[in-house]
Amino acid sequence: MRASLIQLSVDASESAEERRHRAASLVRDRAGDDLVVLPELWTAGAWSYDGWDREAESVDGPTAVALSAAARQAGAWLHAGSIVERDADGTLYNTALLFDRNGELRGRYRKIHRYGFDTGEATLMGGGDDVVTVPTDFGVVGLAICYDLRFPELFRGLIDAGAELIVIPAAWPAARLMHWRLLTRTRALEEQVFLLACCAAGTHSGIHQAGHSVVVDPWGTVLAEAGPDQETLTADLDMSEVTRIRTELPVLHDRVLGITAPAAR
Ligand SMILES: NC(=O)CCC(=O)C(=O)O
Repeated sequence: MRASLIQLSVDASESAEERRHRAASLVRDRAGDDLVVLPELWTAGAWSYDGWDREAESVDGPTAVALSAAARQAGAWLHAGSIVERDADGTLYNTALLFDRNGELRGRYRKIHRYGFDTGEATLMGGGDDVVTVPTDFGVVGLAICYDLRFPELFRGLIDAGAELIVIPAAWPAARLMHWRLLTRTRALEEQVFLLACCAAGTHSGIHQAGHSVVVDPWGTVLAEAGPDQETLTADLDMSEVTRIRTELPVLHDRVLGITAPAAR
């Protein structure tokens, strides 16, 4: 299968609506691909907290409408990155959306681990509860978002739920590029999955984005890696490699479940 990661630039030079048009057009250009991926919170800006309330939308709001149409026109599965979702109670979530080739919404994941400690996402958004996997015509896709990369237990949960390919939209700061590069490779290797991590480019709210979107195979080999600026990164994935590598090096069978720490003294 062929996947493309659109490492979209996000900055203050255009409105969310203008960026939506630009993103939809870039998705339409990927007709022939099997899966197209966008970054985290690319409409509102992942670090532009003061715009989140204004740009918040429902899962059938303007971003979903525009991107569902783009998925249908491209004939590809589309991971539309994440939106600032406002639910019926008014709570905000960082929510990833996965559309199928007909533009139907087939997966929705609310980011579980909220970044910011006592600021930003950690205080302005609610956290998700659900581990989400979605069957597709090329394999089972698991969903995670940006800061989730730091929490291996979520990734174990995803492979226990059958994930063969994990997609991670992100807005990772360039200041921690080294962590991004280590963690993306490590999660693919330890879970023996394909990992597609699509970061934003550009600078918003003073945070320079890392770019360096990456496709890693279940052996931990980087199949494709972007530079720091906007670009579309394409890779061909042989999904049978998941079973081949899990059979050749069956470390997942050697897991010892239920290990607990000794009681605190
Ligand atoms: N948007 C994010 O989740 C940022 C995560 C981050 O900056 C980090 O883990 O470091």
